[in-house]
Amino acid sequence: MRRGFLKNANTPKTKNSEVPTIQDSLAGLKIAGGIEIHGQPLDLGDRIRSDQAPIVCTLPPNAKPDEPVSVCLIWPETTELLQNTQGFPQPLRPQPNEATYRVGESPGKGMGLFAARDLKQGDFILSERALLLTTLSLPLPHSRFAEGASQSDGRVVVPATFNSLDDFERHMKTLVDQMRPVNREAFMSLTVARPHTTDGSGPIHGRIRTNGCSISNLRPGPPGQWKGSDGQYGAILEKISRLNHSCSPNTQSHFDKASLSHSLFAVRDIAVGEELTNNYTPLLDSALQREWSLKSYGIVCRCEACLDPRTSDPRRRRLNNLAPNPAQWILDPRLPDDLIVKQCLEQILLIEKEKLHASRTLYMALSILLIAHVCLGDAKQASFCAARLQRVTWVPYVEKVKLGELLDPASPAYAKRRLWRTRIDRAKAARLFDSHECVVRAFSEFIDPLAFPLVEA
Ligand SMILES: C[S@@+](CC[C@H](N)C(=O)[O-])C[C@H]1O[C@@H](n2cnc3c(N)ncnc32)[C@H](O)[C@@H]1O
Repeated sequence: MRRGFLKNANTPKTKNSEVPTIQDSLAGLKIAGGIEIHGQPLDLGDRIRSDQAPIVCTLPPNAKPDEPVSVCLIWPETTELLQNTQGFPQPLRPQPNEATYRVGESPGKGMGLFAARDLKQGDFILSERALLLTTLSLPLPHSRFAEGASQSDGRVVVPATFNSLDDFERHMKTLVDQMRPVNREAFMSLTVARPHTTDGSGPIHGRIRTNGCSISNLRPGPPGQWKGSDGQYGAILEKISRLNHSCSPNTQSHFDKASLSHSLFAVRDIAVGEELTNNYTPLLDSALQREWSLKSYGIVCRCEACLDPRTSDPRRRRLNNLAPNPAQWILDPRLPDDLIVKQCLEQILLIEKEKLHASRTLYMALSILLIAHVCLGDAKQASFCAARLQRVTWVPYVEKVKLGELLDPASPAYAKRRLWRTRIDRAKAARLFDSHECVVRAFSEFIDPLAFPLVEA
């Protein structure tokens, strides 16, 4: 999970003229699966047509009184997206039988979460629905909002004429008022940290800024319709929002649309008592870039990587630059046979050294390493990769690829995969693959197609 929205007073900044319209094509869309979502359009006066305004609703629809719910502010297109999500609304994933975490004080960081027992890489820690799930952009009355704010010494300076923070606070209060009393109490007991106590944010908006986790897979409408942070969503959660930041985090969460919930996983082995952490900044950024973005949370990070950037920065840079291209390698016999294996092993080594298991690079490196061993006809090494990939439970793609049958190196499943021995059997490669795209399509036997853009040339 990455934080990093509503960091400063520059957001939200949707202008009236930029407010997206509901596409005509969506107007008569049928609900394929789930239950219909009902809600009240947010009252934004004459800023937007009421059928285009974001909707205030409690989700999932038809929740039982004892079922966790989220108060939401979502664009109409997101309503369609959810209703058309297979399985929506699915129940919350049951919590682990044995306690996995406890809330406690973390010296110098306020409250935090700690491991209540030894956790293994891939262990499921908890799942929860957000107390509040909200769009991060609203059509605002003053289109010059963004230009009006400026920053000095990392502190947001808000001009006297600037009234949009009040506006956002007022609308967010509408949502908080709709929470169940127990959820409202949990929300209001979350921390508001500097600089959100001093930048003009109200008590609700301040809590959203300090505790919000961005959600990337709810963006409504076709790609490109929404720019920058417009169309992005944020979630404020009772437990996951208590996670403090580390540049080498030991947990990762993902948001599942069907159950409308976040699930948290251990990305490496964690000893009982160790603090659970996640990242608020991109992990492969330099220490200087991370220092800058963490300022917006009032954080001066003292992790190993920040204290020793001369060792850490080159490793993270190398990890970012190493981009194994298995499709090109399969097609070009002039490239060394061990090229991809070497590159992936180097990535994995750097990940171990920097403790960057939460980075998606681990998933990509293991998947590409598996593909390379299959292409080389090495089922033994491929089966080790499949076993390691199975523990990368925090990447939702992993569930979608059939790895189980690859755990046994003697499995006949290997010979059935199109890529089997294609690096050494050139005649087979020539017969099956006449283009880069054709090879990439065959990767779907090992990597979810949604991850493909990362491995294309
Ligand atoms: C989402 S809250 C995390 C939970 C919070 N510590 C609490 O008491 O509820 C984010 C805030 O926690 C503090 N924090 C998080 N990570 C930190 C770190 N690595 N070092 C210092 N403070 C940190 C900062 O005040 C930050 O704005």
